[in-house]
Amino acid sequence: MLELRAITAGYDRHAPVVRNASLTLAPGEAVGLLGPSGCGKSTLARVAALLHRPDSGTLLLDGVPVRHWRHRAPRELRTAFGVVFQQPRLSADPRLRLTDLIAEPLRATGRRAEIPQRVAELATTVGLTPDLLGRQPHEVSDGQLQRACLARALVLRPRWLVCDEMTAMLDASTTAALVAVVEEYRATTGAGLLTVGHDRTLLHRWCDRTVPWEAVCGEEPVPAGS
Ligand SMILES: Nc1ncnc2c1ncn2[C@@H]1O[C@H](COP(=O)(O)OP(=O)(O)OP(=O)(O)O)[C@@H](O)[C@H]1O
Repeated sequence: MLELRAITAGYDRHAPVVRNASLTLAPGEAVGLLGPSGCGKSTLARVAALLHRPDSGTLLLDGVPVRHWRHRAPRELRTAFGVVFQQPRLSADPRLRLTDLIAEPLRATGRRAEIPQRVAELATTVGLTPDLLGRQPHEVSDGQLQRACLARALVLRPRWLVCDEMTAMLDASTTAALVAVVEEYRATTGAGLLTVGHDRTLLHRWCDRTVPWEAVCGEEPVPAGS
């Protein structure tokens, strides 16, 4: 269970972009968070994936409150999440070949021995041929790079996937291919999914439940002591 309770977060404590947001995902559930550009969806998704510390509120993972975010979060919590962002070029080290990009989380967690097999498996899963694996990000298309970023997100077999506008920059056939990869992964592992976007049709088709931003950001918090 992934529970966000009364989360307030942003980039300036005096002007949070997310106010009092609450959202619960059951294990294995696919939830689509739908909202207009700039409302704070990505910020909330980053809080959920332990990448952005909220100003207030509680995140519970299987009933246990999370106390630390980013590099301070315990490894077993950090690696419970696989995250794919909207713009693959901003989330990929431009010096790495795609094969090393996919292997990055295994290297960072001391699991080098698994690299050859996992990279080969995932390259097939996401549809990357061996010649593409040897190229750097500037030598591939956005869609090919996003395929590698999705493979990187899956490489540690996370229990939760957070897709932040994963397909916003992609054409219809690449979108369908990447959604199919996520769904195949979820079907075989039981992983949950939080996907963020503004494409209502896609989210309705993809997810068990679609939640509009207004329903997530509820009433203002009740002041303490009242
Ligand atoms: N690193 C940052 N520093 C300061 N402000 C930021 C930062 N990132 C986002 N913001 C601001 O926070 C607000 C919410 O941004 P966020 O990316 O969470 O929205 P979003 O709903 O995901 O938008 P989009 O659909 O356009 O990606 C915006 O006004 C944005 O300008």
